[in-house]
Amino acid sequence: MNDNYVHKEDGIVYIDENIPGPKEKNNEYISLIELCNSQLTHSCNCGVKCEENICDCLKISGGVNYTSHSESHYLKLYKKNKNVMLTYPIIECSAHCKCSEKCGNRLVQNGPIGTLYVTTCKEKSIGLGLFTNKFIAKGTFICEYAGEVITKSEAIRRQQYNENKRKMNYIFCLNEHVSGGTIQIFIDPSMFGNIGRYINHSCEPKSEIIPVRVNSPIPKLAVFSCVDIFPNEEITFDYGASYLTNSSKSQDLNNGKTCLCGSKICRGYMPHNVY
Ligand SMILES: C[S@@+](CC[C@H](N)C(=O)[O-])C[C@H]1O[C@@H](n2cnc3c(N)ncnc32)[C@H](O)[C@@H]1O
Repeated sequence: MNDNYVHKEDGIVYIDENIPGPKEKNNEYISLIELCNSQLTHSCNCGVKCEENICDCLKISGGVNYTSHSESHYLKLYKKNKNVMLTYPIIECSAHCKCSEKCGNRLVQNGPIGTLYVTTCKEKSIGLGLFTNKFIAKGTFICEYAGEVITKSEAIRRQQYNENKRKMNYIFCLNEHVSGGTIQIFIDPSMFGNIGRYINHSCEPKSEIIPVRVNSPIPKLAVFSCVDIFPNEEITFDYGASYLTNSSKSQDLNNGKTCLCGSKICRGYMPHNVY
């Protein structure tokens, strides 16, 4: 992982990958740690290049995950020129595979792009935001949204604390709809996090979160641009993207916090996690 970013504020620990949250004395925590310590069982026996219908990792992912043009990799699904709807999980090749480290199915594991910077937003009450100093083409991997992987009880406790203290909320709830139900993963980069923790919400977002797995059942929350992003534009995602979270878009289920994204299609309120 090549990640040279640092936090400018004191009190936040920079981590380049998810870490397990603080110890709890309950079965929920034991299950979470078991999941954190387990590995995916698949691997491939490919040579240098992994190819569709041959590579065992790509077969699980339903085909080629990424396409490459010269030196850059793009999420293949964006070729369809619409927002991503995932049918298969995206699983990258890993250390257990026989293929080369340059096989083409390794992207998110290599770390964020190098053009990101953090600065105060024009709308000062939003606080800091994440920006790029160079053009980012649609479908490009930008960075991970990495933080502590916490239990649902801890997420509820932290969210209530943040609301009571009127603090910013960084908890991302990923809902993956699988046969037999929904799997929820809670990531909180408020105290331990990477550069992704500065991404603000927009009702007209420039990026989307796509779960990507690298040798672990716990997905990495990978941020991909969903439109072209120009130099000095802010990178945002929709905190309430319905296919990933159950954050409410309706006014009566929001937490009353006004959205300041400034878009013409702004919904007016910040999406609110309803676990
Ligand atoms: C994940 S943090 C984003 C980084 C944060 N702005 C900072 O300064 O560290 C999420 C918090 O940023 C603020 N925020 C993000 N998007 C916003 C928006 N569109 N309107 C108002 N506040 C926003 C809210 O306080 C929210 O709880």
